[in-house]
Amino acid sequence: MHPLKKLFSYAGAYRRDFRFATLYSIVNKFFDILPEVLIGVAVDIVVNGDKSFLAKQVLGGFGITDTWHQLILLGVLNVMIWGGESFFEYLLSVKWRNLAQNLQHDLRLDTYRHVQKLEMAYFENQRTGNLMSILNEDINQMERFLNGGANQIIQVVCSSIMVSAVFFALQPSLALISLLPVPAILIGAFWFQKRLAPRYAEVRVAAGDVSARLNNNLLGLATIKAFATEGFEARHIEEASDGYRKANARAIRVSSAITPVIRMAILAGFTATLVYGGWLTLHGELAVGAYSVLVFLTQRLLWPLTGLAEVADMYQRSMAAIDRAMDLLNTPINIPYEGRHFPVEAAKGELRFEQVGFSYGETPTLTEIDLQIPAGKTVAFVGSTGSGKSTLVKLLLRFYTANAGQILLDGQRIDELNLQDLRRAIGYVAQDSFLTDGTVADNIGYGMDDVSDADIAAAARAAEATEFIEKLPLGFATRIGERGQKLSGGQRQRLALARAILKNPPILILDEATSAVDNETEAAIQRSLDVVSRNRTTIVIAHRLSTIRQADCIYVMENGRITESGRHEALLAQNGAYAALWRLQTGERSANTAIPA
Ligand SMILES: Nc1ncnc2c1ncn2[C@@H]1O[C@H](COP(=O)(O)OP(=O)(O)OP(=O)(O)O)[C@@H](O)[C@H]1O
Repeated sequence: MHPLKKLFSYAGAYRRDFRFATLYSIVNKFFDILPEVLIGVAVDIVVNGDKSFLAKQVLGGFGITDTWHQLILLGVLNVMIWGGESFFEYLLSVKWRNLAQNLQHDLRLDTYRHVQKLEMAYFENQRTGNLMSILNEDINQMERFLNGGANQIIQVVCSSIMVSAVFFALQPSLALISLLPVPAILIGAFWFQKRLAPRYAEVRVAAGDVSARLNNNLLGLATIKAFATEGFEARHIEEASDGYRKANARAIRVSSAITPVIRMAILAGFTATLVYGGWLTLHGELAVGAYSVLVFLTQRLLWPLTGLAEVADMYQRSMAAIDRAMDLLNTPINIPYEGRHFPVEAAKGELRFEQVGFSYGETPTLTEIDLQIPAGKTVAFVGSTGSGKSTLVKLLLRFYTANAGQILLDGQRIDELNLQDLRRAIGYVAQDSFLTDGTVADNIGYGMDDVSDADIAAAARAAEATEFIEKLPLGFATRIGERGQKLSGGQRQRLALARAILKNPPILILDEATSAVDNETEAAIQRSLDVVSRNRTTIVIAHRLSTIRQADCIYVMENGRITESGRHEALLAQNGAYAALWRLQTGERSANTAIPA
């Protein structure tokens, strides 16, 4: 589908505004052309006196024979025409510009809402900076086009039609001659446009590249500095920026040629009117007034066509951008949000994994996972890095869909539930939780409308976060910086936990990032786990085994399979991988047991 068509079908709600804006553009153009006609009338008055057009009563003449009265009427008409032109200029400007703003606002919001609903797998193959450039720059291009370009196109078409009508009424043969270049101009404009489209598409892709690079580098500044790779990264940006410059240069080569080529065609038409019209006037076949009108009108007809070059350019640039925005908006959502309502208040939190299998690509990440987690119990997953522990909980959150088997929550298949209902039932503390650029309190009460300070403080207490929060300069009101970068990794984790506790979900998932915690933190984790796991199903992905000693069941994972399971003591007695890992962490080494990473 053509981007303009996509835009029109998208902008259905604004059809009325489009119609009014178009009407204002047409009326404005009509008033804009009339002064040239008045020049002809003025010449007619002074040359023909009481036999002028205004003196006649035929063909809409006014029958005013007194030349002084004719001039006064001319003056009045002139004021009315200019007044009308200015008034409609104002109306069209307000209408088109507001339309641009409204449409841009809607498109940005809709596209953002849509992007939020796309599944995680989509983002793995996308660069955030590129998405940013679509959501921001590309959507802004639409404003530029609707602000000026749309009105310009309508007015060029209108003036061509109106001026041609006057021409044909006054002198058909001259009209034909002066209009001869118009088809050539239009064909030329289309020819150029076709060549411009792919070039501007390349420009947008290159703009996305620059944005992606910048975004990537700004996020990785600490690493760039630590590795002293400022020069290396500046060269990356230089390459991307150079790509953008070159893509633009290719577009500029074509777009700059349009105006001169169109001008040459206009020149031919204008010269023809001057010479042939003059010859007709000299031979008495064309009135002096009509000749002067035609000369002016030729300019009025043909000159705006040079604007066509500018419009064609702007149009192509905008279409390339709108196309990208529309494509993003039309990207299918592969994990649908719709499903059976699952009220969180009624959720118990009983979980079952039945023969679940999953792979991100070719190799299986999880194989034949069978689990039953009774409501309210605490279970832990341990195992070497990359064994599939986080993937398991991501399937539960439906970030991905299992390739085999099924997952049930309170006996209901999770892929049949409303996605947000399911996720509302789960509190998820990820390894790298997202913190916003707000205060500590904002982050704990994230996404909740009416939450009291007391509730926030209680959640912080349960997460063992109160101590460090109180040491911050403004306590709960301290701003923590983008992504919480003014806090330590452990502190961020505590805040994320407090946030999950405040949500009070029937299921809580804690994905521990590391086993590298000091004894004090370890004790704090243990204490908060005791508190937060009460009355809810709790899943802990643990690296530090001592923190999950009390779990109702511990699952050991290896290569996407569960290899051992049971309570801590039972697993130690088995003397398998868990026992080996335990000995490693508690300092008891054994030479003949396999030690997981
Ligand atoms: N988005 C992804 N695309 C492709 N492969 C992935 C993706 N996420 C994880 N993997 C791979 O899947 C495997 C399991 O990863 P997962 O994050 O579940 O491991 P984990 O047991 O939680 O590890 P860790 O203890 O280090 O957090 C790894 O080999 C990893 O490389």
